[in-house]
Amino acid sequence: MASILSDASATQRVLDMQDLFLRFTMDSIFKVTFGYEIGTLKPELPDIPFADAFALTNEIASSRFMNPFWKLQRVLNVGSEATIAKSAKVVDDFIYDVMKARNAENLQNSGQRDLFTRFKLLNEGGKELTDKTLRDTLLNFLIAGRDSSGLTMSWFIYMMTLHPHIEQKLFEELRDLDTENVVNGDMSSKELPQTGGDDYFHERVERFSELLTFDALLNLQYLHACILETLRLYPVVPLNPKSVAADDTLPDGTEVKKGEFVMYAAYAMGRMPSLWGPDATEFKPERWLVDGGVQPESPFKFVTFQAGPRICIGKDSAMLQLRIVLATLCRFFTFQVVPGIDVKYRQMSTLLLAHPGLPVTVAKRSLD
Ligand code: HEM
Repeated sequence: MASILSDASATQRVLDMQDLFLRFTMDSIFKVTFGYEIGTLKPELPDIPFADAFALTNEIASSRFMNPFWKLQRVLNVGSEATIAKSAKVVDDFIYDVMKARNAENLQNSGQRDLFTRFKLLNEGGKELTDKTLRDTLLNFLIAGRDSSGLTMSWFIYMMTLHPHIEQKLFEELRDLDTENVVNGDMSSKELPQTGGDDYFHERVERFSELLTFDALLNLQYLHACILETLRLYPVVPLNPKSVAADDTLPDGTEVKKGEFVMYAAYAMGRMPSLWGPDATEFKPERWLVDGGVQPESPFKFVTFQAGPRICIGKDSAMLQLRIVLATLCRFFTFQVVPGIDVKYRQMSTLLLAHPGLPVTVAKRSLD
């Protein structure tokens, strides 16, 4: 990712950050789930039929909520249902091929820690998961872990472009960490390439990313506050519907009947003055900070990850990934939305940036 941005900065090439982030999170979640490098973020940004079919299948599946005729279309195999049948087959064929290749490996001694290997080994000697169950379980992680993080990263960068003083303050936090360790600390004793060139820049990015240990990331409180503030205003699951399994009474006395839908709207809740104060719609990372440290909110108020027993299972890994990626990018680059582009949201089951995504030009930050 850093090399693509660095090349684009030299030529002032416009990049769609949403596309880049979704490629990045696809590669990373695919590796975590199936233990396989899919490579959508290679420098030439290849079109990978599986990745395209995966995105299309997700999109059509989400649009079923708004299409009362989808079941009829499916029976007749016409329109978007004919398309989804084809794209889902591309997804299935690819996943089964990957699983076949992985099944042929000696997983017991592979030392791999991806979810495919873990699920397989978990069931060794017991009742094995069928390939279909394993496919469904792992695809669930892929669906839950790709758009969510990729879109949050996109909204975060958009927020930085709108609030240069916040971008600068974040940069200073990151630069201090860099200066303390890479420039003045132990890491400076290793020889760096000649200053100024691409090699020097890439080595500095590399060294900075090595600094981002779990503990170091926890100390980046302003970064954390900026991420939480993005998640508050742009929750990637903006509406979360649940169907009622049995007649019940909610804590406030509202009666719900079996078969009805109950929905909470994280997007609206993140903007309610009654919850967040009169400046609820403003992007203000400071609202999370008390004496320079992030003050956590109840998950029943900050509902972006849901709350209670169904809280997002990937929350901690998502927060870690967001911190690593955004710290690196905001230390070394600054972003500007292409003038004249009106960034809007588009709501499918997730909160996307509408076409043309997030087109930006990017410039390198000073390394001093
Ligand atoms: C910014 C990032 C993320 C946000 C805002 C987010 C949010 C959510 C929300 C709101 C739910 C719905 C819970 C429910 O209503 O049942 C959920 C479920 C889930 N999330 Fe996340 N998530 C994020 C990242 C991730 C990542 C990176 C992973 C995987 C490593 C992941 C894995 C899951 C899984 C497996 C579920 C359960 C799906 C199910 O019940 O079928 N999430 N997430």
